[in-house]
Amino acid sequence: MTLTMAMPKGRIFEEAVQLLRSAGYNLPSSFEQSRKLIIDVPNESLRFILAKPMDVPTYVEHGVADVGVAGKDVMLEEKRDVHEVLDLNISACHLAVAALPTYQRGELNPKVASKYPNVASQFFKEQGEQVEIIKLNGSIELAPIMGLAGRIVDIVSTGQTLKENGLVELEQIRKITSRFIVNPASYRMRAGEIHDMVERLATVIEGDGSEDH
Ligand SMILES: Nc1ncnc2c1ncn2[C@@H]1O[C@H](COP(=O)(O)OP(=O)(O)OP(=O)(O)O)[C@@H](O)[C@H]1O
Ligand SMILES: O=P(O)(O)OC[C@H]1O[C@H](OP(=O)(O)OP(=O)(O)O)[C@H](O)[C@@H]1O
Repeated sequence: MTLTMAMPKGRIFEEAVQLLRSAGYNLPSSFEQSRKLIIDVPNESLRFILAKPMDVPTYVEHGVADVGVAGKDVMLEEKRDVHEVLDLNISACHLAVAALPTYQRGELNPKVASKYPNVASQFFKEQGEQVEIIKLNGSIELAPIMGLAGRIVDIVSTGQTLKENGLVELEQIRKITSRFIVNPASYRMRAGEIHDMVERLATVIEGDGSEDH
């Protein structure tokens, strides 16, 4: 029976496809170029659905996909009812708080802009700081420059975006890698196939797997 896998379009996609290929899955060479959102690979009994990275856990939670690949950032933000079974150790980056170098704490209810409102609000709560979160969908670095918010919570990878926009990192919130996630019912009903996939992927994962959950 075909197993449905939700894949994030964009950055993670290529690395995830590469990992699957190294694990021995025979995926057609046209895979990466296609604009199709559903790609069947009958010889591997796999169906791929290509979703927005933030939506992958939603497809998996609802069971329309049995398994999927999602960034830990997305898992923390979305808090979906799925099993996170493997750290794939791909698409590494980190979540951080950043601001203009001139930023000074002190304001009452200071504003923080982020594409990750839940992560940001939990982080500042844990720090005992009351903030107002402003949800943005991208170009987060604009917010401090334009005076929309004093600080941002965003993904940092090379640090180039912060640097080119004159921002500095204040604190690292946590390291991020992509995870292999599984629908709880599929995990029970299709345990054999899913364990097989997890084992195949586990053998080709690079790094020491020391990332905490
Ligand atoms: N430099 C980076 N910036 C953003 N995400 C990164 C970076 N490096 C790795 N990632 C990972 O890639 C995922 C985001 O992928 P991508 O940037 O393609 O999508 P997106 O920006 O969330 O989507 P979209 O811009 O289409 O709304 C994140 O969830 C994160 O885990
Ligand atoms: O540290 P860097 O290597 O520069 O990467 C980090 C940047 O990449 C992401 O933005 P993205 O390119 O996804 O655009 P967005 O602003 O539309 O989210 C992220 O939100 C940062 O802005």
